[in-house]
Amino acid sequence: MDRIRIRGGRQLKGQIRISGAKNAALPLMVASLLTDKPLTLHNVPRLADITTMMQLLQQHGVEISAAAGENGHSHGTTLVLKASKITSTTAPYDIVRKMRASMLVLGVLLAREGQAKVSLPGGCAIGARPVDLHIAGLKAMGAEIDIDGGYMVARAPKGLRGGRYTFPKVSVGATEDLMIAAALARGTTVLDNAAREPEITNLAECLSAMGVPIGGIGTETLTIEGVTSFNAIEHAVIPDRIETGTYAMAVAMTAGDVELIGGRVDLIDTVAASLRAAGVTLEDTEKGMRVHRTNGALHGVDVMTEPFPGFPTDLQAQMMALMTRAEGASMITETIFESRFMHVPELARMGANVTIHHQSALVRGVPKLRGAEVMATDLRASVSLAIAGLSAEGDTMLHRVYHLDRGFERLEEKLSACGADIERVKG
Ligand SMILES: CC(=O)N[C@H]1[C@@H](OP(=O)(O)OP(=O)(O)OC[C@H]2O[C@@H](n3ccc(=O)[nH]c3=O)[C@H](O)[C@@H]2O)O[C@H](CO)[C@@H](O)[C@@H]1O
Ligand SMILES: C=C(OP(=O)(O)O)C(=O)O
Repeated sequence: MDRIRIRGGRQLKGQIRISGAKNAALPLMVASLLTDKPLTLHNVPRLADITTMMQLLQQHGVEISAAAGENGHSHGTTLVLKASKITSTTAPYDIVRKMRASMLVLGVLLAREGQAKVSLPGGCAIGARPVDLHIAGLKAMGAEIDIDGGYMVARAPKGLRGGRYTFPKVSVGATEDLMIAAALARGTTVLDNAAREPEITNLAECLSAMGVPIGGIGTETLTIEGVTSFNAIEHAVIPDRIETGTYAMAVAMTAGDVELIGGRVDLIDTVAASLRAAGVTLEDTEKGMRVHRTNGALHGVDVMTEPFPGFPTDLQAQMMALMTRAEGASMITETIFESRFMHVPELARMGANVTIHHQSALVRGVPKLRGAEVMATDLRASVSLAIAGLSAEGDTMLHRVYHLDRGFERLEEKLSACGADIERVKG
């Protein structure tokens, strides 16, 4: 298993290109299952999760061709996905267990083929992560769904019909699942208390370009009219706001000065406000945004994770790493996932002072961290340990970096180009 070694103490200086958003690219790829028309996606990041989604879609019958390199839209990969014929309506355990977003095929397979059998998902172990909202929403659209042998077995012999569903809790994945399914359902679907994350808007704009009338984009009520034919379109994946926030925190941690090319402050407004309160400067540039903390100490700030536009849970671990070096205390409250503090004992191995009280972690800043052997437990936790390692004295060895590879494209390359002493140890 690969590891990453970081020797801390170097300031980050230079430029980092922000990749396309993993969490936007995955549902966009699933939307290709709606039609036999090709869907061309630009700015797709090169990540393990994208490869997993390609494998899943290919076994459903989607033909995928990839063209690497720069093009008019972006610097990521361009994927052309064409689902001329669905060859299987089963999403097997071996693929779905690796990545939760795989279960997004449930609604669209059901809408297109009238049946689907999808393994209960895996993904990051950050909480119980039930699937009840996906199931209840699809049932409101006429589906019959049973759980059998670890699979969701779904039928809609007459196809799905439009319906009204009010999410009792905001769910990004369930909103995406129902939006894509609704595009092929008979009639109009209204989704209330829908998620408003930028990745949802990116998906809505793609569906709309494919010919699906969608109202309320960017609001908590989405109205989707089902259609029977779609346009072949090209669509660009938005820049990754989680990667943007992560590098902003890494720069702040090392008192560095970096331009995040393609990064958008408007996608991380709440995070930017917290970082500014902590003493970090963020400003728009022509090519993206600049982050620097050239003078002054970091101040402790309190954050609470919430659905968009609140502070994202996917940046909570990184913010905690940053706060371990702040002056004063910081209260970090996690409201989305009940087990998302697994980085705390690992940060403690590096000398961090963090006490957990139920949903909140009290971080008391320390004057220095010391490098240590640490274990990545999930995707965002793993990168928080890398951020801590960048400012620690001595060497940090990060184990289980396959978690990190799910969501951060060429992390070592991007950081070392800005002066970090970081390398991958193959093994
Ligand atoms: C691939 C992807 O985009 N993953 C993101 C997505 O995950 P994901 O879509 O899985 O997260 P959700 O927004 O669905 O989860 C939010 C909350 O709703 C709960 N829930 C969800 C579905 C359901 O049927 N029942 C239920 O109770 C979850 O356990 C959690 O407590 O949004 C999360 C919240 O921003 C992010 O951390 C993940 O990075
Ligand atoms: C939690 C994440 O991914 P997943 O939903 O696939 O577990 C993530 O992207 O941070």
